[in-house]
Amino acid sequence: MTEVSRTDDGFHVFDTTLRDGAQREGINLTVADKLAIARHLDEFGVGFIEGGWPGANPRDTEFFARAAEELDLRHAQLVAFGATRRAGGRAADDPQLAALVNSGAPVVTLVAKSHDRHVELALRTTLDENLEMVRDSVAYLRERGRRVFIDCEHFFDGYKANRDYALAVVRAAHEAGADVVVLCDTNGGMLPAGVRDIVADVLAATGARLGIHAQDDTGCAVANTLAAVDAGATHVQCTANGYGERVGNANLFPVVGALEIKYDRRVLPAGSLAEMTRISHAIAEVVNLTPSTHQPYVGHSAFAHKAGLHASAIKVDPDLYQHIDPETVGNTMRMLVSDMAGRASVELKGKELGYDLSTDRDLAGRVVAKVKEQENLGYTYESADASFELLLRDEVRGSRERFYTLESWRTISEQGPNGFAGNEATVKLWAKGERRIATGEGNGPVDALDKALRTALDRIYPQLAKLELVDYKVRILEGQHGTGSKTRVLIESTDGTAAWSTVGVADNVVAASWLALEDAYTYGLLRAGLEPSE
Ligand SMILES: CC(=O)SCCNC(=O)CCNC(=O)[C@H](O)C(C)(C)COP(=O)(O)OP(=O)(O)OC[C@H]1O[C@@H](n2cnc3c(N)ncnc32)[C@H](O)[C@@H]1OP(=O)(O)O
Ligand SMILES: CC(=O)C(=O)O
Repeated sequence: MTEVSRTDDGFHVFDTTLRDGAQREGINLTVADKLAIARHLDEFGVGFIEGGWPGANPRDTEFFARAAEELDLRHAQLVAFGATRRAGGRAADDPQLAALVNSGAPVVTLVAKSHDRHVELALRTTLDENLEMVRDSVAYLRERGRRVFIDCEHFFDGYKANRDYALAVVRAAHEAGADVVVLCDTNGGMLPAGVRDIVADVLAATGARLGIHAQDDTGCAVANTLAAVDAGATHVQCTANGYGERVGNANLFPVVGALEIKYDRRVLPAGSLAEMTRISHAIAEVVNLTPSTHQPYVGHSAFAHKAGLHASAIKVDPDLYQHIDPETVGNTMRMLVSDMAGRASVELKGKELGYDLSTDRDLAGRVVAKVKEQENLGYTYESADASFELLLRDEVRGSRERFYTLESWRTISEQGPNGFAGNEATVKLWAKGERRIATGEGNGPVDALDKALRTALDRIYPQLAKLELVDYKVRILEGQHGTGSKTRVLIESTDGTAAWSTVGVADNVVAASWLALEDAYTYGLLRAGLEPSE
């Protein structure tokens, strides 16, 4: 066996969001998107960023060309991905391998077959020729100064079918100079115990440096990745937010969260872990997917507590119901108030909002009772913080704070002979001693109502000019009653610096919307520092 020089640069966090992540249905990245994600990943501190497959499509080829000019990576090395040479050819004549060299990336990952059946059926070649394809391709890239990692596709299934052959592929890659041999669970069917046993056996049998690439088809990709690390793998391939082919890949954030926090292993630059939530959401923004609220560590709900019993313990010590301090990963603890709340939930939520309820047990009890009564009518306060705060203020003061007194509102939907014609609303109210009547026209009755209310109030409260309704959700409750069911409306509003949500429930959608609108306006005017006038 020839002696091959190797680089031992510690544990590898290898990100493949731009290659395997981009294989997820619904993701379609531009070159500019890929560059933006690469910057986020580099800032986070991963060691390797697999940028794509140069030569496979113009976008990936352009990415590597622009990356060389525009990316100033501080932590990561750029990796080009491709396959071993074609069967029956020579690496030196393979245009695909030439494209990998021409990409300028210092590191290349080559995907190689390691399952005998795949060699025979998919490559339509012999087992020996596949080994030769691995050796020839690795040697070709090594001679051109590239560092090589080998992704052994379908490794675990191949190992179960023909252990000797799967190990022969690992040895061929290792002996030809691949720095890391990555064992891939390509179909994602493995479970952690099997991964651990096989990785341990491959390590003992070959002595090669091993990596893990786990697809998430059993929902075990993160666990499988950690099982491989337990067995001695020192290179983990992951994608941001778990994006990837079919159901996805091992999610980078829980993997590094576990390595840093649970394994106490430094795999990121100092300080990066606290940026994890921000980076995860920033990447979701670039790929144009809403961040999953329930993602471990970084999800909006990852440290959100709903059950009253949890809150009562958290009041004493947050560690009692949290596996880590959320700030470690840049996330925050949140209290949810709902009909599962108790006094402690309300007290903690009040504290979050700036109200001290700790000295008034009765007040907290009254708020809990009111929340439960309202939720029984169809309200939901966990998604409507602003309405909850108004409810809390009502209980503290004994009455609702009002900026106007409503006389009436009305909406008209007109239907002309050629179809839909428009909506009109009229609002009559009293504010600061003045009677105001205003009309508004809109796309729908709620839009018209919003415009009428705004017109009625804008001279008296010019601060409303900044208030904007940014989201509107309707849910029909008790669906079995058909059109007679109750309607719940959630409205999200902003004044340009903060956003807040309000809720309304009524028998019809316009009345429910009116209630949510009233809360939105009241909260917005209180936020602007105005004193209620009525
Ligand atoms: C497990 C993974 O996710 S690996 C990453 C997979 N990613 C992608 O496939 C995305 C990018 N792929 C592409 O753009 C195209 O498939 C290309 C450009 C790579 C190839 O396109 P084409 O030349 O039209 O071939 P096609 O996609 O139909 O088939 C792939 C060919 O590569 C061969 N091949 C597959 N794996 C390997 C391998 N490890 N080594 C060498 N050849 C391989 C197949 O046998 C097939 O050969 P054939 O053309 O003689 O039938
Ligand atoms: C290489 C790769 O993406 C896989 O085997 O799943």
